[in-house]
Amino acid sequence: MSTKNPEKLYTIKEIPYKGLGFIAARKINKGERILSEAPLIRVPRSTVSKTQVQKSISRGVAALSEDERQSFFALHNAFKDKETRELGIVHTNALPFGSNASAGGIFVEASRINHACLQNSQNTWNEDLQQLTIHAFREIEEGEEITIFYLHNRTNYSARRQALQQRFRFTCSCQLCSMPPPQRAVSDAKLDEIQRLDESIGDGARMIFSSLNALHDVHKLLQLCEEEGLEDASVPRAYYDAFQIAIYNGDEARARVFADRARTSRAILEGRDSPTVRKMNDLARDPTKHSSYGSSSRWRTSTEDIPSGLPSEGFDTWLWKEKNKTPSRNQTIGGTPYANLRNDATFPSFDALPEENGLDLRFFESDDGYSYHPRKHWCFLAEIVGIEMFMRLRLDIEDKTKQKTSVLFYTEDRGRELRPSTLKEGYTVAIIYPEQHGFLDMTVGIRHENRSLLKVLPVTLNNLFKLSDKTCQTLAWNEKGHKADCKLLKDPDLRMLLLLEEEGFDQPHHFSAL
Ligand SMILES: C[S@@+](CC[C@H](N)C(=O)[O-])C[C@H]1O[C@@H](n2cnc3c(N)ncnc32)[C@H](O)[C@@H]1O
Repeated sequence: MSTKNPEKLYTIKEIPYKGLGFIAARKINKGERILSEAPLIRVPRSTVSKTQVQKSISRGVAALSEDERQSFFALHNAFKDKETRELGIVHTNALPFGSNASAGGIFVEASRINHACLQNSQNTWNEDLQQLTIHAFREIEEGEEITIFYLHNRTNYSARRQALQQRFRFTCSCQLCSMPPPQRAVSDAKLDEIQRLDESIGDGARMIFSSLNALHDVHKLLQLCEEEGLEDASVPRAYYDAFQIAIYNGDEARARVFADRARTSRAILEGRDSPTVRKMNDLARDPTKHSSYGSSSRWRTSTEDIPSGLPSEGFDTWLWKEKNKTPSRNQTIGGTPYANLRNDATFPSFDALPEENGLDLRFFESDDGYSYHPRKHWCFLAEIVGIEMFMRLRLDIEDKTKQKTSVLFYTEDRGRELRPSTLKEGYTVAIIYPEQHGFLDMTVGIRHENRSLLKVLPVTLNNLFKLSDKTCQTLAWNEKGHKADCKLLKDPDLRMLLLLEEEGFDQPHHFSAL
């Protein structure tokens, strides 16, 4: 049997070992709508009783025209042992109205699309159109089979095989299932990891209390999806998860980027007229419309903080709040290793600082299980972007990841210990052993109490970094224009920073001069 309609993007043809299936009638582009179809009958899903389902199906079939009835009974029936033929056809062919929908439908055409474990198209119920849409999410060559994914979860080979046999009564003969076992094992390991990450991202409490780890899990999941060639609904869902993590923490900049990526990837799968895409459009325009915005201001940014002009790797490091891969030590001219001030282990960004009331084992350790002491030295570096003196000194600062925060002076002199001439926007503050502090006004910053743990260096953050860079270090010693830097390098406090040990902790360091 073969039906060909010239204006259609597909023909329905016999396919070896699969019965009928969809074959691309021409090259189909990524994001192109292959089909939009109303259901022949609607069927309630598992939530209602078997008798109710049976009655509802019989009513639906009875209401069909003669032609429609013929189409219905022509559909494949893999469950000939069911109580009625109608029920067998419904079990074989129903497509859900959404991933968690309690209903589905039987379609004259779409019910002919076969399954593949690495499918090339997405089926979606469009609530506005009241139709099922099929979109290609990657380029499909003329003559290639158009496939969708029948299962809810993406699992390894044996779990998939079992689920397809149980639920649909067929042994999948798709490309992924036909891979040689050693290659399949590699793919299985990735799929298992994707599933593990998916479950852990879905844990709401972790998203709130361990936001950074949850965000890193989303990034890992997306990287694995890319490696596996999975461009299905997992992609927009992951970007939406990242959006929720960012907006929960008041991070409008990242939330906007994630919302934008969620809407772009979803539009490929569902078309621009999808109600979900429209909702994502609104959130990308104004991320603060999301109900959890303002729950925390830990990562607070505005949409103006989206960095521009960064190469894509640098942008990704910013977006996913990843550590940069800078080695922790360089060589000095004399051969003494000294700290690279860009390294995250000794010079963490604000987000990576320990939280005051949490016990962060990256920074603290215990010998007896009761009392904890620092396990290493760390120093926070950030550039001054605002200075305010009202009751106490407040410095607004920006760290190397462009994260803005504030340091409030709770020293005896409330900040007056610093001479006004040493305070300037563009200078860098160095604070040893700081922690993130939640202030009463719900903002998070640094509460600075011990005057000998903070120093303002008369240099921009960028120039300070350059100074710890081998080439610039050489220049700093040899070239004329670097005189000021040379002077700075003679400051014993800066040299102390450059020589901060990476590991181990004997005694706390202090700055010798303010
Ligand atoms: C919804 S129907 C799809 C259309 C069907 N091939 C037909 O002839 O009407 C589902 C049935 O198609 C077959 N099928 C779908 N995907 C398959 C696959 N990857 N490998 C083998 N058979 C498949 C199975 O018989 C399954 O029960």
